[in-house]
Amino acid sequence: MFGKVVIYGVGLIGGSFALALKHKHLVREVVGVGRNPHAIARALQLGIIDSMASTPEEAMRDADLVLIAAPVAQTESILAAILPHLEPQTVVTDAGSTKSDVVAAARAALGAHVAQFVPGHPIAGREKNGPEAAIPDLYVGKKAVLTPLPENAEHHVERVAQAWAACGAIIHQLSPQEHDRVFAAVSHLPHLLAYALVDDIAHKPHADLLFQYAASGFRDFTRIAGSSPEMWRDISLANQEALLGELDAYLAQLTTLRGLLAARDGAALNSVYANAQQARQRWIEAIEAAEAPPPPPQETSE
Ligand SMILES: NC(=O)C1=CN([C@@H]2O[C@H](COP(=O)(O)OP(=O)(O)OC[C@H]3O[C@@H](n4cnc5c(N)ncnc54)[C@H](O)[C@@H]3O)[C@@H](O)[C@H]2O)C=CC1
Ligand SMILES: O=C(O)C(=O)Cc1ccc(O)cc1
Repeated sequence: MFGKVVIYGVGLIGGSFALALKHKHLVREVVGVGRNPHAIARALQLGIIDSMASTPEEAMRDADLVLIAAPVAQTESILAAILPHLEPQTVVTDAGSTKSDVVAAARAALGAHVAQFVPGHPIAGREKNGPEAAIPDLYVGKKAVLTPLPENAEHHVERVAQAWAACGAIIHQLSPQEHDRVFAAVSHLPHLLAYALVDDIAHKPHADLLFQYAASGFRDFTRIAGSSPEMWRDISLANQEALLGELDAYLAQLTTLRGLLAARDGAALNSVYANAQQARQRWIEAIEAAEAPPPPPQETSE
C-alpha cells in the first residue's frame, strides 16, 4: 500500500500508526523524525521505525505519506521545514487533537501546497506517552476523523482514509470547526477537569492523607491527568474559544448543583444523577455496539 512513510513524532500515536502498518505488511519503510534523540533511538530499537532522518531533506526524499504526530503547537514549524522538500506525490497528514489551528498552521506554512495536506485525528489513545506506549492495535474499531480541505484532491483524502482504515479505524468526516466544538466538550474539558482536581488535592496541606485513601473511583476519574502536560497545554490553548464555552457551561452546572446541595434538595440532586447515569448507560451501549468486531462468517453445510 505504501512505499516510504515518514513519522514526525514517534510517540504513542505516531508509533502505533507505524506498528499497525508494519504488522499488516502495508509499508516498505518507516522513517522517523524526532525532537528527543533518546525517544527516536528507542523507537528504532523497538522496531517501530526502520531508520531515523536527521534532516527534512533526507526524511522527505521519495516519501509517499507523512504523518505529523507531535504536540499541535509544533505543526507549523514542522510543515515549514518540510515545504522545500515536498515532492508532488507526497501526501501529508496529521493526528493532532485540534483541527482549526492545525489547518491555519498548514495554510500559513504551506501556501498553495496546502492541497497536499489532509488534516486528521484518530479518536484513540491513552494517558501513556512515548514510543514505549505504542501498540499495533490502538486504532482497531476506533474512529479516525478527517477534516479535508476544499483544496484537497479526492485521491489524497482517500489515501489518508485508506491508511487509517488499514490500522483498523472507522473513517468519519467533520469540518474543522465542528470537530473542535465536539472535542472541546467530550475530550478537552474532561482533561482540564481531571488535571484541576488532582492539582487541587495535591496543594492541600493534608494531600498525603487524601491520596492514601483515594480509591478506584478517584483513579478512574483522574486517569487522564496522567497524560502529557505539553500535549494538553497545546490542545487547551489551540481550542481556547470552544473550551472556554464548555468550561462556562460546566461552571453553571456546578453552581446549580451547589445550590441544590446547599438547599438539601435531595430530589433534584437525584434527578440530575439519574439522568447522567441513564445517559452514560446509553452511550456505553452505543459505543460498545459500534466498536464490536464483526461476527465471524457463518459456516454453511453446502
Ligand atoms: N495521546 C493521545 O491519546 C492522543 C494524541 N493525539 C495527538 O497526537 C499527537 C501526538 O501525541 P502522542 O503520540 O500521545 O504524544 P507523545 O508524547 O507520545 O509523542 C509525541 C512525540 O513527538 C515528538 N516531538 C515533539 N516535537 C517535535 C517536533 N518538533 N518534531 C518532531 N517530533 C517532535 C516528541 O519528542 C514525542 O516523541 C498530539 O498532537 C496529540 O494531540 C491524538 C489522539 C490521541
Ligand atoms: O486517554 C484517553 O482515554 C483519551 O481520551 C485519549 C485521547 C486523547 C486525545 C485525543 O485527541 C483523543 C483520544
